[in-house]
Amino acid sequence: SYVNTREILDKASKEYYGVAAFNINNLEFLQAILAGAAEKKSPAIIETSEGAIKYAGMGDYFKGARIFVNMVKEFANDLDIPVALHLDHGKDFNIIMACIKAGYSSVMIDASHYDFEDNLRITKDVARIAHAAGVSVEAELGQLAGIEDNVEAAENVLVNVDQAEKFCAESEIDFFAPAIGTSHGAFKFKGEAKLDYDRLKKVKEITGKPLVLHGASSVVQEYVKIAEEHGADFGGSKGVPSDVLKETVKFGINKVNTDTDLRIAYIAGLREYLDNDSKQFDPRKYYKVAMDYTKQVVMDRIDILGSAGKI
Ligand SMILES: O=C(COP(=O)(O)O)N(O)CCCOP(=O)(O)O
Ligand SMILES: [Zn+2]
Repeated sequence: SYVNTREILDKASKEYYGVAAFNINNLEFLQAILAGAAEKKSPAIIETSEGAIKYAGMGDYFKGARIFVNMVKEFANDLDIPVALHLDHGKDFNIIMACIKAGYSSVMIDASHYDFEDNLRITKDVARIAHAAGVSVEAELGQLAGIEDNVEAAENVLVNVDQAEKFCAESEIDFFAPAIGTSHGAFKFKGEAKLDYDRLKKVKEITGKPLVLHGASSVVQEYVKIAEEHGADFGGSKGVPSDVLKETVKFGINKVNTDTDLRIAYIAGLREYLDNDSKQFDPRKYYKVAMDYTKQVVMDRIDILGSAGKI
């Protein structure tokens, strides 16, 4: 069934397990994600960035938002698991409104690149409007290093715990993303993967809200290897190790943003297939291994986060 994201995350927050939020840009990733989540009897949060919405709508983001709502609802209505659709890293007010109008379960207002007062003001505005339309809201404090959309954040800015308290109290958001040392993409750490558990524990204690981990992909080396055996160059790639991920769930992370892991599994399967079958040109065939590997990563992630059977 198609649900509001709060329904999934309030339960996860109460029972201290994680629910992966999987990014999609097309039909094939959605099919692989829902097949994996259904097999694991796990709730599923599907999320799309502004880039994904522009991509699907060929530049028309109202169309893109409607395409994703219709695709997700078509599948969700026939599934026994709760499925939500979330706007990831909403920065453009018009795209946020397009998603609310199209029927998204929740939206992220990402004003984390503004100073605290502006972030709070913008977030309050969006929360008021989204809630009036029955849509739940995510917001972020602190910054992840690396390219976030087209905004280059030089280095990590970790969440300030006192600011988090004021932010969550005054902005009325439903779930909160504290930056604790992760970054987007496949090259998250030069050395050891260290996250600030202490800040995370304090933020959970003070806000009591469902929390979100951005940049949470583990960059599974099994699929990196397959991709590299078939021509990819992902040297130096490193993600959040699964034991570290489990620690963050133990300390209160409930929504676990996962995009890179799906992308690597998919490209590994696609490269492997194309190397092994020079005669094939049916996309229902040459995407199959890519989708199988992506489904496998989805199911492994669900096992690590503990959301299997939580429906
Ligand atoms: O936190 C994450 C994913 O983190 P990951 O890279 O560790 O999977 N996300 O919000 C996904 C961001 C995807 O944005 P874009 O479509 O512009 O590339
Ligand atoms: Zn993110």
